[in-house]
This record gives sequence, structure tokens and C-alpha cells, in this order.
Amino acid sequence: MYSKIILNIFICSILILNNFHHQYLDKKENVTIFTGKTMGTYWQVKIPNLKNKIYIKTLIEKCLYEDEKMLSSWEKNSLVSKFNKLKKNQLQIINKNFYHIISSAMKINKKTNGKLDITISRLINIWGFGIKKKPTSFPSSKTIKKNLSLSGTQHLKLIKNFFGFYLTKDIDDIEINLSTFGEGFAVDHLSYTLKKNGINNYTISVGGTVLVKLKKYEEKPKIIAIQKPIDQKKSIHLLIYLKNNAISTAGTYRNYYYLKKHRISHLINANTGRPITHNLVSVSVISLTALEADSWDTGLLILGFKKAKKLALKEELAVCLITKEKNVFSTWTSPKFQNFLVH
Ligand SMILES: Cc1cc2nc3c(=O)[nH]c(=O)nc-3n(C[C@H](O)[C@H](O)[C@H](O)COP(=O)(O)OP(=O)(O)OC[C@H]3O[C@@H](n4cnc5c(N)ncnc54)[C@H](O)[C@@H]3O)c2cc1C
Repeated sequence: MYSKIILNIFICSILILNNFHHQYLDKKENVTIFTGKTMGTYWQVKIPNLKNKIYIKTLIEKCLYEDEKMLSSWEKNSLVSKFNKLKKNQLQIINKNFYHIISSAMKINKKTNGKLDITISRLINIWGFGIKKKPTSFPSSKTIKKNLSLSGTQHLKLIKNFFGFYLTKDIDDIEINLSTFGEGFAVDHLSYTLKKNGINNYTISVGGTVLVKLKKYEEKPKIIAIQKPIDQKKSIHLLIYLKNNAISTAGTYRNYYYLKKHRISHLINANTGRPITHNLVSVSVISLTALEADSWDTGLLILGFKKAKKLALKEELAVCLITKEKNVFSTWTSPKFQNFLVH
């Protein structure tokens, strides 16, 4: 089946563009493609029949610059870094967008029984996936326990009142890391900005998150390929249609390292403070907004196959789970995800 589709696509003289976890399969058209680096990854925006190219490119770069300044753990003066330096009970003034991201994070934290947790920044650093170098020996149980005790969303408080939006904490040393939400937020921000400027037809991707927006009268959705969860080369695992939706994919197959022959994943189980080791290797979520898709994918991946499947069904999410056992991949798709599959 796939070979037929791929052959058709090939005959149509297809432009294949890659991002972190997906490929876009489009017919050649008068499309402007902007690309660049942001948030330690790559972004791309494709807009057909664009006139004011320089203005729009500047606008896109400004948005991404602002998002990075707000969300980065690597920027000393970002909103995240400023909050991390606060003492307990001090109020950090935040904006509406930041409030929205933290609210999303809190929601997924509850739904995943605390496994996705933006307050495990210290543990992310200890395992070498934040601002610190990768460790050369295993962090001790004592270190992990101590840093687990300095985490937990119950220590954060979001405040929204007549005067504005605020974030505060009830212990000094709690730190947040919003790396898993940055890409989704940036994609929605770009989409909002393009729409505000009268552009209603575009594909945006930042890292593993893609959003497709088509004009209402356009019938044909875009075909997006989810890549096989392997790190050596890019190949197609399955194809989906996307039209006014976003897809986000989280995977364990690219961002890892070996420590004394143990594979260390960049995803930390916030209940144990240790990297995940189970066989769920890729989770894709389709949703109306990129932030929602990006919020769910990592949370579900950390949960592991059984719990992720149960939660996806309970929440009626459009989800594709890929597990790997002895180099054999198995794919499960939720009923809602099946509506997007290219057959
Ligand atoms: C604004 C911003 C700026 C960045 N700047 C840099 C940079 O300058 N240099 C650099 O190397 N990287 C940077 N990054 C991070 C880098 O690009 C990350 O690899 C990326 O954000 C993670 O996205 P992902 O799609 O790979 O993985 P996702 O699955 O979306 O997220 C995984 C990341 O979430 C965090 N995480 C792990 N476990 C949990 C958990 N249980 N709960 C919550 N979070 C968890 C970890 O940081 C992990 O890498 C930046 C990220 C953002 C958002």
C-alpha cells in the first residue's frame, strides 16, 4: 500500500523536506520556504504565493526570538531563568502566554500522575539534558532523592487577578524547565501571527511539531510522514493527512547517550527521577493546537505503552504509539488517529 502511495507521490515530482520526526510530501508549487535554528533545534515555515517575503521573515524571526527569550533554560535572563532564581513566596510577573503554558503543563502533570513534571529541572540537568554536561558516572541514589524532594508542581502557584498573571513557589530551590513545551508553543505563536497578517495557508514546524493551515476552499490536505523510530537514517513509518491540525512526535531514538553501557534517555520519569527504559519508543499526537499535541506526546511517552494507551482512550486523543521489541516495531493507533491515516 505504502509503496503505491510513495510511487504516486514520486511521479508527481515531490519536494521532500525533513524535520526532526516528520517529512512533508508536497507537490512542487510556488512556495516560499523559510528555515532556521531556534531552541536548540530547527524550524521551517512554508507559505505558498507569498508577496511580502522580507516582512514576514522578520516577523517569524521576531516571534521565535521572543519565545526563546521567554522559555529557555539556557538564556540567563529568560523568564524561566528569572523565576528559577526567585526566593520562595516572591511573585514573578508573567504574561498571558506563559500562564497558558504553565496551565497546560499542570494539566498534563495531573493526567499522567505526576510523571511529566516541569519542576524536575534539577534532575534534567543532573542527567545531562539541560544546562549541565552529561555525567561520567551514575548520579547516586542520595542525589536523585534529594533533587526529587526539590520538585513537585504542588510547590508552584499560578495567580491570575485583576492586576495580571503571576507565578510563585513555596520552596526556594524549585526550578522549572519548559523544554518539552517550547516547540508546540512556538508553532502556535507563529500560526497566530501569520493569521493576524492575513496569511491563511501555511505549514509550520519547530523540532518535532508540525501545524498545517489551509484555506477553507482548499480540499486537499497535506500528507505528512511519521518517520521510523530509528536514529541511523530517515525512512517513512506511516503517512497521515493533516488539514488545520497539528501533530507532535516525541521519541527516545535520537536524544540519548550511553553511560557505562546503559542507554540514557532524555526523558526522566518524574516519580523516580531516573531516565525511562521501557519499550515505547515513539508517540505522535494530533490535535487542534500544537501546544496541546506537544504537551501530550512526551507525557504519554514517559508513561509507557499500557498506561499511555489507556489514557489516550480515556481522553479520546488522536495518538499513535510505536513500541520496539528486539528490533521489531509494533504500532497502535487510537480510533481518533485512524481518521488521519493515509490508506
Ligand atoms: C526555549 C528553548 C530553548 C532551548 N535552547 C537550547 C539550547 O540553547 N541548547 C540546547 O542544547 N538545547 C536547547 N533547548 C532544548 C532542546 O532543543 C530540547 O532538546 C527540546 O526542547 C526537547 O524537545 P524534544 O522534541 O527533543 O523532546 P520532548 O519530548 O518534547 O521533550 C523532552 C525534554 O523535556 C525535558 N523532560 C524530560 N523528562 C521530563 C519530564 N518528566 N517532565 C518534564 N520535562 C521533561 C527534557 O529537557 C527533555 O530533553 C531549548 C528548548 C527550548 C524550549
